[in-house]
Amino acid sequence: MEKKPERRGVIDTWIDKHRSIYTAATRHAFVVSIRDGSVDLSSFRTWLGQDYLFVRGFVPFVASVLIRAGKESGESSDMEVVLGGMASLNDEIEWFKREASKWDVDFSTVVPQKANQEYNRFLEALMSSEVKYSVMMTAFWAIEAVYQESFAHCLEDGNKTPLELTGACHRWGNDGFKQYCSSVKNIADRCLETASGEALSEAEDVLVRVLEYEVAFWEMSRGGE
Ligand SMILES: Cc1ncc(CN)c(N)n1
Repeated sequence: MEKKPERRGVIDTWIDKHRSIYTAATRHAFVVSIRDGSVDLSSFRTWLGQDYLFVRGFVPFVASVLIRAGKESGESSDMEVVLGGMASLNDEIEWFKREASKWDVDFSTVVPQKANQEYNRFLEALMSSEVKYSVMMTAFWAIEAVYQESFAHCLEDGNKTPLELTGACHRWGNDGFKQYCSSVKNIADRCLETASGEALSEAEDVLVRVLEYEVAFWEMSRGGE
């Protein structure tokens, strides 16, 4: 059966409008270096430690999205989608711990770098009850989508991704995660369809800021502060 083409929503128009920062976040030199096999393993270890800390801060954010989904999504199944994301974060944390012993990274000694701290502060601000549900959902989608697009790229045809890094790439680059990101995007687009002008402009701003934070996060892996 022929697949129905996905309808273009507000998010797609924003991706087009902010294409250069979107590409910077999803095709960063660190990710490209994984894909072409030239990755510096000390960068990978830095990313691993910093991302573990990031994920520990991301869990409360997703929990707050879950609470808002329960209150604000009406008949729709937003809660189930976000709950699925929570479950995959649980696996993610266990995966990070296994990788830490594989790569000899001691998480108890990892100190969050500036880019990580700033990203975490941004997430904390988004947890406020003042932040509109559509704005939170847009941020949530962007955060997950950057990892999905980046790591899927490392698995596309022609990749030279080192075997020992394919686990990380499959974690976010697999089809199930892609499907989950598409469900989050549909939720965000649905909320944005009926959002006020003010909410739309806040959501667009938050989307761009997430992309900027993601770029800074990759930069940190390469030794930037
Ligand atoms: C920085 C960052 N952004 C997104 C993800 C995907 N949950 C992550 N693990 N780390």
